Amino acid sequence: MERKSSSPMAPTFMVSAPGKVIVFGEHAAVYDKPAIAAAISLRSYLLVTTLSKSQRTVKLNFRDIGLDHTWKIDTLPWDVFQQPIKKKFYYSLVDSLDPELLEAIKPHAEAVSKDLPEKQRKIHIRSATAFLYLFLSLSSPESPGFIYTLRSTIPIGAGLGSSASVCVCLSAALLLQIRTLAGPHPDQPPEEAETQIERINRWAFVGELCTHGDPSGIDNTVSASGKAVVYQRNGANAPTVTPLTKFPKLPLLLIDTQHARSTATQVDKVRGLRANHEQLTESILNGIGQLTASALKLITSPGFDSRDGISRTLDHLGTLIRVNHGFLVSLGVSHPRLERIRELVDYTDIGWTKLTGAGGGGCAITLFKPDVREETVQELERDLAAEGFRIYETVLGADGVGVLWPAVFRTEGEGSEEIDQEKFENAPGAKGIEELVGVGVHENREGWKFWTRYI
Ligand SMILES: Nc1ncnc2c1ncn2[C@@H]1O[C@H](COP(=O)(O)OP(=O)(O)O)[C@@H](O)[C@H]1O
Ligand SMILES: C[C@@](O)(CCOP(=O)(O)O)CC(=O)O
Repeated sequence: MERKSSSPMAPTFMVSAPGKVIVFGEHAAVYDKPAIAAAISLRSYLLVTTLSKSQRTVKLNFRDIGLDHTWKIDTLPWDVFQQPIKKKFYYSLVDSLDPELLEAIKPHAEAVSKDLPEKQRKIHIRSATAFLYLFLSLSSPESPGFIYTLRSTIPIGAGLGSSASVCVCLSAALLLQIRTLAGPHPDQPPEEAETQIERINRWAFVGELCTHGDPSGIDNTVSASGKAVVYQRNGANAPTVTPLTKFPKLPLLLIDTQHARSTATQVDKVRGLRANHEQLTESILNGIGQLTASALKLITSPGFDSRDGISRTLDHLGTLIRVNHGFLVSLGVSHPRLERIRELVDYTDIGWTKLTGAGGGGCAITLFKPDVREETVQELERDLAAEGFRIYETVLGADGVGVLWPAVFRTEGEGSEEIDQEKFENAPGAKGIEELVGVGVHENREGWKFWTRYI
């Protein structure tokens, strides 16, 4: 078993980072209006095992996509990455990919999954490229061997930021391995936590550049920071992404239509509407901009994240969610399956619902009203499941990137339990992963620590 060959000098550890939903402002965001995205409690988990000195290999074991590949460390193109004019450091701010470095990685990334159909292989190559770019930038030719095992509870390609959460995990793990991150711990000065989150976020963005080509930066920022962020494009200039550090944890129902959608198609739809009905479309986009600004005012008001603050303002927030959905319907980006979800939820009166992300399929979110009856929720979940929808009970405003070092749980009265690699690899589905290593699932489990933004 691989675990047995791990180095006693470097304990096995785990990092985790959340997915996200857009809470307000999608589509209007394309026209420079603000949008708010929040972290959810669906997460990726990356287990890092250090091998003994004699094993000079690095293995990527991405279970959810069936990628399992091992590279010999000594055969990787270190010389290209280590040229003085190319060499990047953990503190470097990298905001674009270097074509020469990409070219050097290419044959190594393309060595993966040779026997698989082209479509699946492309996904593997993208993940391998992101990993190799980060590994070669942050690690060194003297690096010991490692196994990186990844499992995620975030559905892939559903607009929930799965790729960003994977990149945040990789970035945090590599920065931890070269000992450039301290903490996280409760007494960490806010400026230090801020610097470290930003460092993780910046390198995660580099991974996103490899996976996506032209990422906005919103997904990796919200995944690294947790809570929520405001995102605003600014014409030809770089967009601004500002963390909202006071976003409370709110219970949320996330419902996946399981109907594939294309962001580009939905964005084009709105562009078409705007070309044919400019004033009308502008007024809808302005309406979305206004409601997002109103939500922002609420979220940043003093005491919003206190229990009192939430109960005072939840109704206001919920109303804005409902209105935002109405605007998105007017823009033509809903879908009969999304409308069916809204209809089923509205009949139960358990909360406020909107589509999230590009629309045309994908997911809807329902923010729960206070004091909803558990039986009503269960009945609704049964009805939704019977119609082929996939349901996730999750939390909005979840923690950002976190670490479990070493990968051992100390449970009160029950001693400690090392996370077994085989058990992690084979944990059945999202529920199995969460029961084994889940953040916030077993509240009495000590160990997980999160970098938290206070400023
Ligand atoms: N659980 C995972 N394991 C490995 N790679 C993943 C995982 N989730 C996402 N990815 C990577 O991210 C890509 C999905 O990105 P994308 O289609 O933009 O979806 P999303 O909107 O969920 O980020 C995948 O093709 C894969 O390369
Ligand atoms: C529709 C849009 O506003 C959000 C798209 O969200 P997603 O790809 O579904 O996560 C597009 C954008 O802002 O780039």
